[in-house]
Amino acid sequence: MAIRARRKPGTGTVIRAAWAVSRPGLFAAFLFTTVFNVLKFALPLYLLQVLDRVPSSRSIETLVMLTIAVLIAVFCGMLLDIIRRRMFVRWGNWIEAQLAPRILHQGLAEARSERNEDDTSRGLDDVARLRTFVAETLASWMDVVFAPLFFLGVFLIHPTLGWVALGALVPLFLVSVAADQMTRDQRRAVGDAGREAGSILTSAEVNRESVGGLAMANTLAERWRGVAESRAGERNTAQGRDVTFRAILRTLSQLLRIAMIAVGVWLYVQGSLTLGGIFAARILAGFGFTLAEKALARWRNLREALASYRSIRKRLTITQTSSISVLPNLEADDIILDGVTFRYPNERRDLYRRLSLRFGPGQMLLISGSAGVGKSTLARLLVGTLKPRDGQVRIGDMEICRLPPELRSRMISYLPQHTEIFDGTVRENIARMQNGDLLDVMAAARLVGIHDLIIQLPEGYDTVIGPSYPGLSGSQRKRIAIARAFYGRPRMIVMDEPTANLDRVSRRMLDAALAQRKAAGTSLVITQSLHSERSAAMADVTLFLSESKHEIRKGGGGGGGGGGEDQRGAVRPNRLRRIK
Ligand SMILES: Nc1ncnc2c1ncn2[C@@H]1O[C@H](COP(=O)(O)OP(=O)(O)OP(=O)(O)O)[C@@H](O)[C@H]1O
Repeated sequence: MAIRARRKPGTGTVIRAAWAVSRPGLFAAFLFTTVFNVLKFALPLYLLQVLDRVPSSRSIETLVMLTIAVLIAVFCGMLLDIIRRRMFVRWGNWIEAQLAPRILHQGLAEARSERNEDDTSRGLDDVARLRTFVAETLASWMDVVFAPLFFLGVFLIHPTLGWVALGALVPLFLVSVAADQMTRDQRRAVGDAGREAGSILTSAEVNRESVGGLAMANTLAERWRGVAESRAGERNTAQGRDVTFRAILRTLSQLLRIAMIAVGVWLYVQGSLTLGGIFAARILAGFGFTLAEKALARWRNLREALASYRSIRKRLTITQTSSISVLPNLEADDIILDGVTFRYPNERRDLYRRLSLRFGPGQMLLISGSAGVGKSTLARLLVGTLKPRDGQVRIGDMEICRLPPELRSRMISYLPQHTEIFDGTVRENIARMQNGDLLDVMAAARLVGIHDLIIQLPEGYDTVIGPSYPGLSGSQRKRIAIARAFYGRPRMIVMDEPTANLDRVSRRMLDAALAQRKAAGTSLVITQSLHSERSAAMADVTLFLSESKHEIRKGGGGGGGGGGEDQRGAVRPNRLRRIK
């Protein structure tokens, strides 16, 4: 019976831990915000006192004392504002530092069939949006909580002025909602065009060599310009409307100030308000109105930040790294394909149906077949980056795709069909981007015969290479990638077309390395589209994939000298193969 890895029960732990750590800081920031907003009352109070008391008492001493007090309050307010905003900036960066690596790790480690390709970058965008919101706008949103306090202040000075100030919020609200509605579609279209143009640029950069070699730069630049300009009309409309609405909002704010003065003076003439009261009420109403205006203008911003937060929480909750309750000894277990059915999302055809086979430690599975029959896909199923639609790919009783990523990377190594060199030193590239033990790195390099080449590089194993490093040929890059697959003595090595792009000497070295690992008990999986005598001679099980049927043979199979005896005959898709 298969032991399945189970999900961690404490879902959302990362988010919860982040909240727990952040709580004291958030509380302090809120406290500072409260004091900052209360200090804003200093100016209206100052006006009330100065305009109503000083002229009648003619006391310069009172004026000086009041002025000193209000200046102290203003400076304290400024200090608190700086402190809390810096706290939010640091908090935003801290949030990003906590969440981004987890999202990246999860996105890269996860089975590719579960998520689409750009899902990880969308997750990172969510984190960046959350960071920007916290660092740049959260302080203003906390201030909004205090807007009612300022309107209350106006009511306390005179209820009629309070109603005037509140009444101004109605057109403010209507104009802001109209601005949002009337620019939404255009903004979305402009955003889509920006992303499309960005992806043209990214793919051109990634395929720089083809772009240069095939003189495609002009065509791609034209396409980029075409996409970027395709939404110029919408952008003009959106920006034009934006400018108009902003002018209307500015005018509304001026109208409020005029109304406050006019009504205030009328109340003054009636004898129910003092001169100081007029100015104090006008300033308080201005504070409240500005906060409401900011809240409405940044409403979208808040909505997007909340959506990003929810998406991050869901992502980190659903796919917390799997854990397993028992870790059996997997060294002596067979690798088993048990009734595996697979098809890519959005495809109508199964690539394999109920495919079953097994091979043990020190044995080699050769996957053979023409282009496009599913050799690479089966290699990805074997390393666990893809999940079968039905059935299981196991090592003993453990489903490979459910192994915790750290354990999986220790036990299984993989050479993909397309050679990948990462930005980093040769040593890091061989040690899977870790600071691996140099002796192990050198052992892997020696095994595939590239040690002599590496020590001739400018900095030997510490030479920084990358996808565009000019000092390595295609074959040399491939051998570094092969050394990476051999590094660390994995339990199973899966190589997708390892001999492609290799010269004869390198092929011989690879064969010798494979034979050595095989003798040491490593399970090997090799895919090939062209028949190779050497691989066939080494294979213990051969799987011939084709469009119509799959055939499994013991040994290297026929087709020119592998000499394998037919083990199970043809396996047509749809027929269940029993596994003992
Ligand atoms: N990510 C994907 N989404 C949808 N279909 C895919 C994906 N990757 C591969 N395919 C399709 O699955 C089929 C098998 O592809 P795969 O790369 O496994 O074949 P292969 O035998 O390794 O081919 P080759 O020898 O040319 O590398 C092909 O028809 C391919 O178009």
